[in-house]
Amino acid sequence: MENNQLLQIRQALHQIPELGFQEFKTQAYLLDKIKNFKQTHLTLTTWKTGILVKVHGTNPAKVIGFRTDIDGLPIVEDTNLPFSSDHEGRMHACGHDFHMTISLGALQRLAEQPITDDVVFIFQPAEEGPGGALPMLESKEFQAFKPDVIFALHVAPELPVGTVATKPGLLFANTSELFIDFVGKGGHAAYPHLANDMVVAASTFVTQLQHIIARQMDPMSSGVVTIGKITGGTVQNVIAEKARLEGTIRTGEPGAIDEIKHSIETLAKGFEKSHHCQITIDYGSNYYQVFNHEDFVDKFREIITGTEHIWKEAAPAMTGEDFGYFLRDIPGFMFWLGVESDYGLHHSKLNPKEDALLKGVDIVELTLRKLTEV
Ligand SMILES: CC(=O)N[C@@H](CCC[C@H](N)C(=O)O)C(=O)O
Repeated sequence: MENNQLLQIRQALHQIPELGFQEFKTQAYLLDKIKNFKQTHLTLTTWKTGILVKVHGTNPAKVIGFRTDIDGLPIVEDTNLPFSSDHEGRMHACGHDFHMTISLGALQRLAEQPITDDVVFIFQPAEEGPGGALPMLESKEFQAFKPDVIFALHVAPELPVGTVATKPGLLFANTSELFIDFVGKGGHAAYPHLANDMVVAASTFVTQLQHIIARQMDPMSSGVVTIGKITGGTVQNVIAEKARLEGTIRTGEPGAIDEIKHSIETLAKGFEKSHHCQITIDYGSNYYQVFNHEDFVDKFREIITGTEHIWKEAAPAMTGEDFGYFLRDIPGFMFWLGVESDYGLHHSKLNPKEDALLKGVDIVELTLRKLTEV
């Protein structure tokens, strides 16, 4: 695929970001592109809004999987790009438009020239939430295509184009979403003593949450609690009867997430008494850590070393990825792909460099061709 085709695809996908399990236009677009590839070696199936495409190998001994996430985020884009999102309040702010384009580019090359082994291209919905990996992994459609080894990439805005970074073991954190609802007693702004103010309760709760990390968690362990959204109240001169916090918990160890949840629940019980309110906690979706298999990281390092691409040893990050569920079941690895942007992942001004697209296709194709020799 020519570079200008990659740009066209990326820009078209960038305009149609959709939330998890609503990726209908995205799925239709991907299917349309795949139908135009050479079909001789391809078998395709869909699962919900996802797609699985097998490229049959010339003399297969195993199946290699490459997974791509396809959903966007509920963010208002602020890039001013001519191909900005057409979907109000939705943006590909996590680079999944890049991931899909790279995957299509590599799929097209493999369809033209298959490798010895079978290759499965996995287009997975709902990575940002509520989590498509686990139900996809358990589906009969996936089980029929199940790879013996799997890998995936994620764009890294802080790394230069041409760089790949990963590490053996823990790469991404364990995560849990966090939704906390407060219900108290509303009232007139002038009579706080006759009401139970949920804006005060919720905002105090936010600051107390940070004490769990700073003062209850083992400092040698690692954790993050971020509240990304606060809502509450109705108007400026009414004491709020309801408030809601929306956030996420991240830890470096799977068990630590339960300890943080326990501390949050204890804190909530105290708040119910001291702020005279009811608190309901919902943990939404939870992702298992991305834990890379050492042998495959070693192999990937060998593949990259000596090429034009730059290898970098990564540090573990508190980002989450439901690709961790695939790696819990199937050996493999995930890596960061440098895309250089002044603004990071989940920022409304994220603007990765498009010359990373061709690099990404080259790296994925090279990795597939070398993994077939293992
Ligand atoms: C790579 C990346 O940014 N992934 C997301 C995954 C979100 C999982 C879930 N919605 C949560 O917030 O816990 C991330 O925010 O790290």
